[in-house]
Amino acid sequence: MSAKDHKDYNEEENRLNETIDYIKGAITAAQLSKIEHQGEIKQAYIDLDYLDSSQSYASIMLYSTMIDDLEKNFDKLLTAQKKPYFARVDYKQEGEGKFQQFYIGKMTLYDAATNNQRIIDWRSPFASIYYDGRLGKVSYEAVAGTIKGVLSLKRQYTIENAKLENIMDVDITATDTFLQASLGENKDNRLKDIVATIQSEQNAIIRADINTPLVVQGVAGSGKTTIALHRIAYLIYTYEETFFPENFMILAPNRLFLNYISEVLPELGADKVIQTTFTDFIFSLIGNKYKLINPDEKLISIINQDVDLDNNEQKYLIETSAFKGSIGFKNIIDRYIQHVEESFVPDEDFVLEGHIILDRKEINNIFLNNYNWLPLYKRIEQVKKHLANKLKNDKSAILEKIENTYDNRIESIRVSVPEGEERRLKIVALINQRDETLLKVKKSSGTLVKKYISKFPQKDVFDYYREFLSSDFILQNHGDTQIEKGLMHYLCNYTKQLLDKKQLEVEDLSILAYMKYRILGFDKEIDIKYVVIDEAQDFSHFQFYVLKEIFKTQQFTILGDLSQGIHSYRSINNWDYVLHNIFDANKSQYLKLEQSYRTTIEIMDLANEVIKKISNEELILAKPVVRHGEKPIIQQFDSKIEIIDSVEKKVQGLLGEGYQSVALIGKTPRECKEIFKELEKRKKIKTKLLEGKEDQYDHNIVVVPSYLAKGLEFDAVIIINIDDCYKEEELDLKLLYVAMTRALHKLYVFSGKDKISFLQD
Ligand SMILES: Nc1ncnc2c1ncn2[C@@H]1O[C@H](COP(=O)(O)OP(=O)(O)OP(=O)(O)O)[C@@H](O)[C@H]1O
Repeated sequence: MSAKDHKDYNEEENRLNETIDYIKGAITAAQLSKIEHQGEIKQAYIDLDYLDSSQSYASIMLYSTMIDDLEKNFDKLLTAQKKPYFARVDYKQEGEGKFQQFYIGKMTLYDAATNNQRIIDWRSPFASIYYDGRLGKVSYEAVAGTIKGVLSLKRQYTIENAKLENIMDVDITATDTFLQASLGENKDNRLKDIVATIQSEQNAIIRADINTPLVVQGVAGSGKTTIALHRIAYLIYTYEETFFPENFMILAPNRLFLNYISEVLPELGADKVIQTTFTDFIFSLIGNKYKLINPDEKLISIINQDVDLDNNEQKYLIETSAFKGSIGFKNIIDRYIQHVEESFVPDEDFVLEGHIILDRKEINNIFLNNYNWLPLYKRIEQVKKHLANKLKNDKSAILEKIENTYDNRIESIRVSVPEGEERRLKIVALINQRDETLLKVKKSSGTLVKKYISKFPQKDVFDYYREFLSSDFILQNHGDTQIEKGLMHYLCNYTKQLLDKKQLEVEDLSILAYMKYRILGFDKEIDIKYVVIDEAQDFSHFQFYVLKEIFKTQQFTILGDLSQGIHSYRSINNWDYVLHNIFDANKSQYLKLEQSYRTTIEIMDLANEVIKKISNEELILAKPVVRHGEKPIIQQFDSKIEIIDSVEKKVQGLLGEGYQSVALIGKTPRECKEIFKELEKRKKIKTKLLEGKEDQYDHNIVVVPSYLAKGLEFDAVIIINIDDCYKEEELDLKLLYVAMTRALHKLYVFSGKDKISFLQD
């Protein structure tokens, strides 16, 4: 149905045009006002009186702030003139006479003449009734408490380039045709905002209490990434008095993924949020002296089955990763740091020419007790102040004491030695000696503190890590953790060998960040107050812990899907420990998203069959929204040539049908390289091979290994399996699940004979 067929089309079109005219007027006014304010800033600079500049300076600041505000709203107005709103609700508050119309968009816009809101921001408390409410009685939470009312109309619009394309009324049965239409669209290689179609269960996450750590287990395609970004936009809007956008950090798995989500935050007006990866963030803290070895290397060798888990040494390789990411390991580090702390103060008193100013015990006491909340190195500065003060206080007394001692000695010579040359010489010698001693004391007191402080350790965090790994300490202090000695030996030697080559693996990053935080402290203050972690199933306990410590906050939103936990050899297997042991168990909140929006019923059904083969109660099956599509096509071929021929034909067909993005997903990088090379040679379709090092991707057809496709989505997916079989084992099943759930509309599995035999069932 086109918009024109709707009974209220004329009324709605008029309202739209009126709003657009109003926005255009506001844009012109903003432009004029900017010119005017710029003139005023210029004048203020001319008037700047350097002797009494406070007045002009205040003017400059005032007009600059105004320009900032104008610019902030100006961009929003420019966007809004093409699409001012996306929905309308007709609502009557309990006790009020008549229904009023409210239009919901991406900004708040007041009508200057009536002082009514022409557009209401989707993040406002009121807008919740659009997302949560059905026709009839509704309520929403406002600052003043729960507000009740009645909703008589919920209407959605498609507006493209200021033209009203479609109007849809959501009826009581609430079959959301608007959502269906949005999910049915073809997508390029960027994630989009969903402000118009946020679902109630998603709205609950977006608006969840800011103060509680929130863990969201969401099935593949349930909108976790999208919601994470919308939540940040919501928090920035709601808490603009308390937080700057720069106080928010979103941690994504890799730079490619950051590029994939890069358009959403600016669309939501939250572009200043810090967007980074765990790896990049930690390197910004510990410096770039060491290089990270490819974080996927171990996973690849496990996938490739290069690792023989019956072989003790190779088993240790995997167990090392798991242990390094555990709180048990952190506890051993804590004991090591305690040992460093206890022997940190130099093993000598603070002495001025034989006079003890502070003995070591006292200094140690100050170091251990007065400043125990500071990292060890940051305490040195404080100890230094204590030494300098005490020295300043004691110095004159020492000088006086020296003078007195000599005066007494001189006096006793005067009394005991008869007057004459001998007495004179003795006294002169003593006076010289006294003056020399006084001079020496004065001189050495000038450098005494510096000298003492220079005896404190001066190492970097890598020195400490190496020392920790070399200490008998690590082998003897397992404490509560029951770890085999053999594994500990392996872990230490393996890590030391990496350090010798100036290399680190991703598991080392939490350890180094933690040691730096506890021992050396950071160079600059970190002002992150809210953290959002996406793809959090790949994090270890230690990673969560270290972030919580460094940021000194419990304000986290953690989103992930255990079914996609392909790094589970080094990361979490359930959320319980995170909820109860890493964060405050009484505060933390756990929410589930079971509805999947990305893919069709047919594709999701098949993917669910795959994940069901893993016996783990924690794995939740996805419920696809009602959107049907073609059944996935599973085909086996006799040769590689046949597979590649079919891939080429299929991709050409898909592009011809108007699909914009296609992923050719191989199991391993090795397989992907082979597919890519073959396709390159034939030159029929242009593809891009994704290897994990890219900062961005802008190709529509990509060849990508299964583990790297995580988080991304494509109109169509062709899973290609030439070499490495998918076995009916947990990791392979998860990889296959990830690959399958990347498809929005179409899924094909092209494999050699008996490569993924269990799919035939
Ligand atoms: N309420 C919604 N309205 C419209 N589209 C939605 C909605 N929720 C999610 N989607 C769409 O579903 C797709 C999947 O979303 P997203 O990538 O955020 O999910 P995810 O849970 O992070 O997935 P995965 O874990 O599989 O990577 C995206 O195309 C997103 O736009």
